[in-house]
Amino acid sequence: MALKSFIEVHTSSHFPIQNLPYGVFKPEPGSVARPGVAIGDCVLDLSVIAAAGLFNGPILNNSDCFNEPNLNKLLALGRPAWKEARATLQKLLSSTEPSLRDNESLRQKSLIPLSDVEMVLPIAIGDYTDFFSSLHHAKNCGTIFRGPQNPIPPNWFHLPIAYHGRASSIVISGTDITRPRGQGPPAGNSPPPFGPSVKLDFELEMAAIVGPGNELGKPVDVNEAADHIFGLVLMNDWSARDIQAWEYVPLGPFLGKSFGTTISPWIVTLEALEPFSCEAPKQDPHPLPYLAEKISKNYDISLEVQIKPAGQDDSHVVTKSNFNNLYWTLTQQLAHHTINGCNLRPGDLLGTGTISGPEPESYGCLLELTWNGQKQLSLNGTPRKFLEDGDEVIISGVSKGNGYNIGFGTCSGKIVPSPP
Ligand SMILES: O=C(O)/C=C/C(=O)CC(=O)CC(=O)O
Ligand SMILES: [Ca+2]
Ligand SMILES: [Mg+2]
Repeated sequence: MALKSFIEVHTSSHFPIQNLPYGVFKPEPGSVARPGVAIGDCVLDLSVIAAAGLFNGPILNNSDCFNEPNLNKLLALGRPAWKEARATLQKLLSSTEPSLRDNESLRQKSLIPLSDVEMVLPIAIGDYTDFFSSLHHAKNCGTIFRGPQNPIPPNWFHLPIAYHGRASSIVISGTDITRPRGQGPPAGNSPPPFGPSVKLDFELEMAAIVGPGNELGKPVDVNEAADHIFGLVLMNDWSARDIQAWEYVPLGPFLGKSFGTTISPWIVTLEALEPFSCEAPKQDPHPLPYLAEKISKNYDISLEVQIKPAGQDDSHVVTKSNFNNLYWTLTQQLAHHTINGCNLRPGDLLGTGTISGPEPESYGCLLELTWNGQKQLSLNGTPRKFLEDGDEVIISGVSKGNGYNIGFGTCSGKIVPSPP
């Protein structure tokens, strides 16, 4: 029989007992942030569960990792601790286990409606790297920026390309994004134009949260890389295409992407996603031995982006894609990141890159969807080439199982005008 919680969870919920994603929340404004897991329409306060002595397994018994304002301590403990925490929480929340179900005062203290809490960044992010791992995205961007002859750079099929992003401007879903100002490409011999970006874009991405990480000088083997990934979040790598196009030669993206990156509040663990794992695309040419993995895994996660223009009540779907469109796997990305000896640390964030599918309806950013503004989208009659002030971009992600969902909730942000 399927695992069931004593808490009522609607079949359409993203957060059944099979999921139990981790986040960090404040029960009320001004209170101390603490870790929780989402269950149905509630969050279970893990600091309360720990204080009640209910994390009683050999690793987490007496651990203070749930009395922290972020999940970094839990991440550092590694997969054995994560498995123990999941087993403890699934048992505690199950319909057949009385210890929380029948303890009214503990239930009162530990279970809080999601609508009452404020979610904050679940991790302290030391470093953020963003990959470029969808073949369709790489092909489309290359065609737009460099023409159709050789859209994909020759290195692309041999290594997962990435750039170092900016950790300081990563924000939690719901945070407004200020339209960046900057230089754009000059027309002819004129000086570069300066002002609010006129090509502001979203990028549909997911990101991996790094667990224990590695010592400087000691690369992670690709076949052990999964033990360094705690879970995944949704991510929007906001991009100013005009700033980017002018600045990115030859060192890559800088101010065109560092003004804000939004992540969703709930980290869905690889354990919860395991039933949705699928074979990654066949790689041709065969990757070098350090990137050749015994099991090459993707996940079947349906992704969708909606835009809600200012003053409108409804949002409009602009694209539908799937995580399984990635060519380079999460584990190859992580192994490649460390192959030169670079150390990853608990809480580092590894973006997948824009997740575009093969069909025009599955492209992961407006640059591709409107072909750099040559076409426009219709948001139920409202035209869009790039984002306008007041637009809210809402990413959602879900894996649909037999009678239950493993969902990510949403990752949203609204564009507010540049400063005068
Ligand atoms: O192929 C190019 O020259 C440019 C590629 C991009 O602009 C893609 C991009 O924005 C990188 C990213 O996914 O963040
Ligand atoms: Ca990106
Ligand atoms: Mg960004």
